[in-house]
Amino acid sequence: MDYKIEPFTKPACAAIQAPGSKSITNRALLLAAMAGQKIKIFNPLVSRDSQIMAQCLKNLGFEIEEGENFISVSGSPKKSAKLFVGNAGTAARFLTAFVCAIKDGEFEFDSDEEMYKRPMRGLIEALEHLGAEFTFKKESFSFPFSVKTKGFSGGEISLDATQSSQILSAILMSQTLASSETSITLKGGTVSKPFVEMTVKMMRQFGFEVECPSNGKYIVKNSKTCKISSYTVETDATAASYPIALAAATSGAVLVKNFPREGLQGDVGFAQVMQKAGLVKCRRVGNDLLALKSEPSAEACEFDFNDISDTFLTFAAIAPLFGRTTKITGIAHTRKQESDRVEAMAREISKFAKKVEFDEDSITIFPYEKSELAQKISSPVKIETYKDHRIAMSHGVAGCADIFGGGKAWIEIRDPQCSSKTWPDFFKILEQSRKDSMKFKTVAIDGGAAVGKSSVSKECAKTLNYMHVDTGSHYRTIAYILLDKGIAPSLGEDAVSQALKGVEISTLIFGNSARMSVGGKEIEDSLIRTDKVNQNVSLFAAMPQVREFLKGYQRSMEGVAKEKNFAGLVMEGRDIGSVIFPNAEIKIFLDADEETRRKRRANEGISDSISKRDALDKNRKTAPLVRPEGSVLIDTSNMSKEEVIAKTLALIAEA
Ligand SMILES: Nc1ncnc2c1ncn2[C@@H]1O[C@H](COP(=O)(O)OP(=O)(O)OP(=O)(O)O)[C@@H](O)[C@H]1O
Ligand SMILES: Nc1ccn([C@@H]2O[C@H](COP(=O)(O)O)[C@@H](O)[C@H]2O)c(=O)n1
Repeated sequence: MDYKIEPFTKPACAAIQAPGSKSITNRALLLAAMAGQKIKIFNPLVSRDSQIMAQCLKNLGFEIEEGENFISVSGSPKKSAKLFVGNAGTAARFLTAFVCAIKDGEFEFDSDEEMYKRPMRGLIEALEHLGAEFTFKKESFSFPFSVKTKGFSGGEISLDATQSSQILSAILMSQTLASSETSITLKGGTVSKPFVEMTVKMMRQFGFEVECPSNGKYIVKNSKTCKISSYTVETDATAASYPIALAAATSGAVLVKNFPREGLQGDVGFAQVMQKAGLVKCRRVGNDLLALKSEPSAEACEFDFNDISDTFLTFAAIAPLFGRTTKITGIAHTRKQESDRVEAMAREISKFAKKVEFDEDSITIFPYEKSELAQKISSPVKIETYKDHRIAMSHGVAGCADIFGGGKAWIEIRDPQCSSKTWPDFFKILEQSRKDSMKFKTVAIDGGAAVGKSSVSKECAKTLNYMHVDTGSHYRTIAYILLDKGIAPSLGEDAVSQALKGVEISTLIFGNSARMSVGGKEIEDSLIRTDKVNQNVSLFAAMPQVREFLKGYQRSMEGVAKEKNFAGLVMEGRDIGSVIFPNAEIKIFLDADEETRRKRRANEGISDSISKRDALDKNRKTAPLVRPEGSVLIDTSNMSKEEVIAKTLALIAEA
């Protein structure tokens, strides 16, 4: 079945939870099987690869219990079993090594045809050296095969893991079961080192002893005891590359929920590469990562993806969208993964790039000029996926860019179900994010003077293409007009009421900001931010006649934003969440201590009666300054502007 990707006609504004890590889930399942006691694994990835692993463990005689967001493993292995590993590299390598630790066993292995071609030789040679006897049914050192096993007694191994780091990971974990210490020396290094580091760290988390005394040397102790009874799997950092890239492809903001911290998964480094490439800005917001659009330079870029090679496909697939040459190196080993990824990506990307070149270890993408992309490609571009989940998902993200305008679909993914290897509902989530981003949201931002309302509102509006309305400027404009007419607040409400009758207001749009004009003319900032206005504005703003005069106008701004095709509305003031839009999708109340606010104003060289204005605003009878019901309070006293903006954008993305 082919799947048409619906482009985002508005900047992405969504929160996405990527699934648990495949690599961590399958390591945790194996380590749990080695633990000798029941281990409960929380937040596992439920996908074809992890189900293959779990099924193999069941076939081996382990008890596997699957519940809401957990899998538990208990029991011990039988001496014979038939195991089918599909095209799951981790199951293939880890289980082949694991069964060899069982004394006097006999096991039969088969796999998908794709696995027949994937590298196993280095692993099998090492296992033969340790006493296992393999019989190959087709090609030597390849699936399918049977193996007679004798257990491990430790000693020295010289290991060739040059073609896959999983070979080293498999040996490391399995040697925990040897009757004495095993010393492993690598012949010629390995690829994707962060995955080996992940294995070592996870073995230690389980309480198994492993040492790395020097480069290319490992010592695994015979660890009899496992220290834990439960384990929580982190969000998959490789899968998180897709939502990060989505922010770049759609020029929007995507909140990646529970983004892992640096530690187990090397692929968290993708976020930094995307930042260096100028494609996104990334901000930590608590446990989450906010990826924001950025302006990439037009200069060609080159990045070495050796350490984060699973994410090179994400980077490559979106490269044609940015009009500059992109070279990716360090990816030779990915030619023997789920597909020949270098060649496959070159073939597919060339369908929407001017030219794509590749060699053994690299791919270079020469895009069309941004302005000519839509005319140059013949739509729809049909993407073959070679049963490779990452080819499907990376092109899915590229297809979210609205290159034709008006949401015309231009990428069709063949066999999208292959994404189930690591993210079963990926395309459903992508479509849900598009729908979420289409939702018109009204954001109410309230707070006292100089808490940062304008700085935050303007930046959020710019990032999301929302319309920004500063209602403080409305009150200032009215104050200026009245003062200009010689009406001081002391003249009383009737005089003000009378004077307002002749005031005609309308709206002018400048970029993302809607400005209130009087008699069709803009009243400049320099006129409404004077000392005189500062001293009088809150006195006028306390009058019910003035508030009533502006209420209907301010409420009409939602309609204006929709009519002008903005993706949403950010309105700032003192009563937006409490009076103007009490049902706003997002209500935020900004606060900061008085000293901080006074300093901020002083830095601007402005003298402002902050505390006097705040007191008048809080104590007036009509629409006083209050924290609106249901609003999120952000105390900005010790936060940078960027942090407050990121927190606010995260709240909008999640609403
Ligand atoms: N988190 C922050 N950290 C440091 N400075 C900030 C922060 N937020 C805003 N500022 C600075 O404080 C000053 C006041 O901010 P801003 O004008 O956004 O406040 P405001 O709430 O809109 O004020 P007012 O209601 O009086 O118009 C500006 O100079 C701004 O750059
Ligand atoms: N919704 C609002 C917005 C503003 N005011 C009054 O206007 C004054 C100036 O606002 P700034 O945001 O430019 O500082 C403010 O002190 C309030 O008196 C209001 O009442 N309601």
